[in-house]
Amino acid sequence: MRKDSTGDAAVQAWSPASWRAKPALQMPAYPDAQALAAAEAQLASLPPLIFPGEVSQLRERLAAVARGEAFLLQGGDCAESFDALGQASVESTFRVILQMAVVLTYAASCPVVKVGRIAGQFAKPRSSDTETVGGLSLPSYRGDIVNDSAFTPQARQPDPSRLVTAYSHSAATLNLLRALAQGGFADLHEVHRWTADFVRNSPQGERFEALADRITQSLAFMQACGFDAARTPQLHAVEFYTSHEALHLHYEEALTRFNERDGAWYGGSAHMLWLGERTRQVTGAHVEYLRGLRNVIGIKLGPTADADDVLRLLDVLDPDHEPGRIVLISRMGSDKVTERLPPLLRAVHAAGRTPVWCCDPMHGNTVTATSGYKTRDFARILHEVRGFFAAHAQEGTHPGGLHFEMTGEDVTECRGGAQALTDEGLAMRYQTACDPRLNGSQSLELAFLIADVLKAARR
Ligand SMILES: O=C[C@H](O)[C@H](O)COP(=O)(O)O
Ligand SMILES: C=C(OP(=O)(O)O)C(=O)O
Ligand SMILES: [Mn+2]
Repeated sequence: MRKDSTGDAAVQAWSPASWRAKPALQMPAYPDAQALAAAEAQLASLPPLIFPGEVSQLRERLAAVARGEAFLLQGGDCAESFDALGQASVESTFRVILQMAVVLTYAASCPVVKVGRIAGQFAKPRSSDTETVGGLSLPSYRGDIVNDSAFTPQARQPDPSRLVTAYSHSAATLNLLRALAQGGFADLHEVHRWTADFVRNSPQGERFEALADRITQSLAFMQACGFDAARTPQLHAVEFYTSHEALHLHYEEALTRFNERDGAWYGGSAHMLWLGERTRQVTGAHVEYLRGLRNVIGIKLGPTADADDVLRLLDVLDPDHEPGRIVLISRMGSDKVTERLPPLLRAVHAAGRTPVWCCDPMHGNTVTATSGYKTRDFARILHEVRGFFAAHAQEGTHPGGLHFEMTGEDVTECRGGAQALTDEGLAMRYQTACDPRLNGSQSLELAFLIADVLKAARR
């Protein structure tokens, strides 16, 4: 029996259900245990959404990121919504991720690994179990996989049938994503078509069009030199991977599958699953569940994470130091990143570990506007990204990637950027189911600003 990270306690046997013996925070309390069991049984009978070979491929790609040979871009909604099942929202987010990836590829001169917070990002941890409006207290909204955001007692009741709806929604979304990634939409020859109408005439829209012109000219030049684009699949399709927070363990367990070929267990709900800031207790249920899977594991690290926490998590979740296995996602806050991140980089490096380091500049920078909306300032988001790059430069480690809450749609949820969105403007199209997202224009603008940081870093 192997020893665990602390060196003294023996590692217990793992099974997809072994998390049930551990404290599980942030889980819904279902009033009807039989209905929950029925939903779990139904999920267990359905096919997984992803396949082991895709996970291995993502691990290879992320191993290259960890070596500094590629860059990770992860983004999507804070919380997907059952109401948004249509081509438009998925397509617009996918399109902006492609645009951001092109901008960053150009700047960093290296491949960008694209991972969506999509096709399964339905469960939300909350700061408070209840929400009170006008003297009435109801259970908090915990994502569409659990309950409905409407403020009524019925809507807020956890409903197990939502587990199956979340699966169907994820399957339909993933089907569309696979078609978009492989079916011609992502062809680099189509780069001019990726800009949404509302972005086209903005400064970043024009900057993107100029970049798209250069790409189109380069392709034409290479074709003229005899380079056969038709025989280069990388120009016609992209690899696109899915991820979400592995929060709802009943759902995740029901979709866990054993792969006979490599004798390993896989979470069947997404290629990459991450551990949230609120559920990363090393002795907790979420760590227990994730440690037994072969998927890529993300770990959110907020400002209270200390080096010991991180090293213990790595020992439990990646005992064999496997390349491409772990993505450490720091979300410190723009005012804390300079102080809190370097000690973690130093300790992880000193322990001989080379995870992918990724920056989520969203979750440490949430504030409440005077209008009452949860929002984030574009300038603080950018400031945290700069702090992340600076910390890595100082410690001699690789700044591997970025993680955004974003959408391709023209929403008004984050303040600032070239659009100079103000508190008053937030009400216009504030549509998020949970946290404020960068809109399509702000996302592209940020990509260009980060591209400048990357170019400076290369120099
Ligand atoms: O997405 C992250 C969390 O679920 C979210 O930030 C929690 O928000 P809350 O503080 O409003 O509960
Ligand atoms: C809940 C989230 O983040 P964190 O765990 O970092 O707060 C999230 O990514 O939506
Ligand atoms: Mn969020």
